[in-house]
Amino acid sequence: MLIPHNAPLHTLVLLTMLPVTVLIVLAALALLWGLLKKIHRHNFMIHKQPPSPPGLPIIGNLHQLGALPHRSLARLAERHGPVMLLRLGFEPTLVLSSAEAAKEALKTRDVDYSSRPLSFCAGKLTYNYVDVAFTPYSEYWREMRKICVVELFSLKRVQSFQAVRNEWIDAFIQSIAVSAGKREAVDLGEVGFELNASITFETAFGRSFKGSLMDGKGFEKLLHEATAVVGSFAAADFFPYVGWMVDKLSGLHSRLDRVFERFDGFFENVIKEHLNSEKGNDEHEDIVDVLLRIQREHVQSGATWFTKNNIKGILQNIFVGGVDTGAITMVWAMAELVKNPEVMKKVQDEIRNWTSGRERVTEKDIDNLKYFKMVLKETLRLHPVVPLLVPRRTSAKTHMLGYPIQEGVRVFINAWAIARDPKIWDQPEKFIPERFNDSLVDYRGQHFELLPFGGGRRICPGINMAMATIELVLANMLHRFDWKLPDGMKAEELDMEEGAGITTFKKVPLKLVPVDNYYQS
Ligand code: HEM
Repeated sequence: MLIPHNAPLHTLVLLTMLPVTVLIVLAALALLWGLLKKIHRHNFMIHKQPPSPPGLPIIGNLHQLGALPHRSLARLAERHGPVMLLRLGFEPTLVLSSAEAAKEALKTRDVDYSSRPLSFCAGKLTYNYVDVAFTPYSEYWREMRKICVVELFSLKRVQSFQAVRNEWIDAFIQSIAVSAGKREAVDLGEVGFELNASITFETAFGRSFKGSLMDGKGFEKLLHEATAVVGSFAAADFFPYVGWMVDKLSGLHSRLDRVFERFDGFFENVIKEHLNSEKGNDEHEDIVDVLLRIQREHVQSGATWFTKNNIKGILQNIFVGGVDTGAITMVWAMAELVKNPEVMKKVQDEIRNWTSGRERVTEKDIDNLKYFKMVLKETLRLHPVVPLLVPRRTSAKTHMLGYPIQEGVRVFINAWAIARDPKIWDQPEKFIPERFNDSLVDYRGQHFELLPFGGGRRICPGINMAMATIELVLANMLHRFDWKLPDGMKAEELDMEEGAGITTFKKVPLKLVPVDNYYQS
């Protein structure tokens, strides 16, 4: 700057100080800006909603769910982030798609996220929520959950059914040996379903129900119909007052009534039969025996809340939650192994070396089969059967990664998206069991990047029951047989598409030709 030589002294002083003054003013402004920003961010986070993909009038984001909601929601999350607030009809719905968000819902704020939304179809099938899986979070749920954990699905109870598993799996392996003899392909979804249903029938109802009116294809159809109605997006759940009319016109009411009546008639018979037949002391307690004993104990202690409907509600949960899920997991494991022959060879070598010439794999063997366990983890990572878990509902005003969340919001935890998150998993789309080598990550709800059974206080209580069957049957299938694709089909041609619904079942049935390794060697 040019200063005139005759300028007064104070002007000179002012002008020389100008840069300092400017600096001070700038610093003060910067400070003020920072402060304002902080206050603004604070207010913003208090009132700010999570990002919401734009929706349509009335239906909101419902149309964006598509046939495979876990995939559509994962794509939306790529654009809008791991915490999204959608509107499904009139229902605000929070979608969580990162391990960090899942941890906040299932650990840090577990209580706030542990309720379930009411659902028209689930309500009807569970005798108005007197079950355990669909009932809202309450003292009642805690009591029912205790019964599940302590009595029905405890490790001791799972072990007590070991003979049942052995017997059915032996028969299953024999029937596959017959197909191997004829060199004919086996539909693994079909036989896997029959096996899981048979084991569940016997553990739940006892032997007397083999050959009952539920035996055979009738039961499979009924169960698939029950899963379909429970998983359907009933209009009544998203459009209060008018939705029920849409459901009535669409035929959902009559479908639901039919499913309910068939199951109810069946459960009535089972309970009556159990009440009429005295069991000897050395006879094995099945699940219905245990539930009837608990009911008697409750009555003796003066409690009246545990009624026949509670028993039917729990049985309903076991069938809808426990039969298809096991069969679907088996199919995906075999599909991935056939698609990845080097993994198939490695896991078969491990099993065959360990059993060294023995005819079958036992439950005791399984813990020693490290690579086999990794294969199962990798299967459950790529193919979590219930990809959005069972929907949750917030039971109080709460938070999610800094966003305030209202009470009564439906919550989907996208376990499928988290298990394929490239920020967590290297080459997430590939089937690489070795990724679990030297890793502590497992699927029991402590590691939020792998949640096929959910987590927190509503984690699946049937994990041990489910895995005992899945592990034993798969280990024996891999031990005894080699598996080939039919008609010269190549591994790359295997269709891995998922079918539409709440479970991620394989759309195209998996048909493989077994080659009997036992009689070859
Ligand atoms: C591969 C097999 C299975 C898978 C992948 C699976 C998965 C799940 C998932 C994701 C949930 C929701 C958890 C959450 O909200 O965090 C759940 C809940 C449940 N599962 Fe399973 N499940 C399987 C087998 C079974 C079996 C065999 C049974 C019973 C015999 C069973 C009984 C239940 C019950 C009762 C609930 C509700 C728990 C509650 O709300 O407190 N599941 N399961």
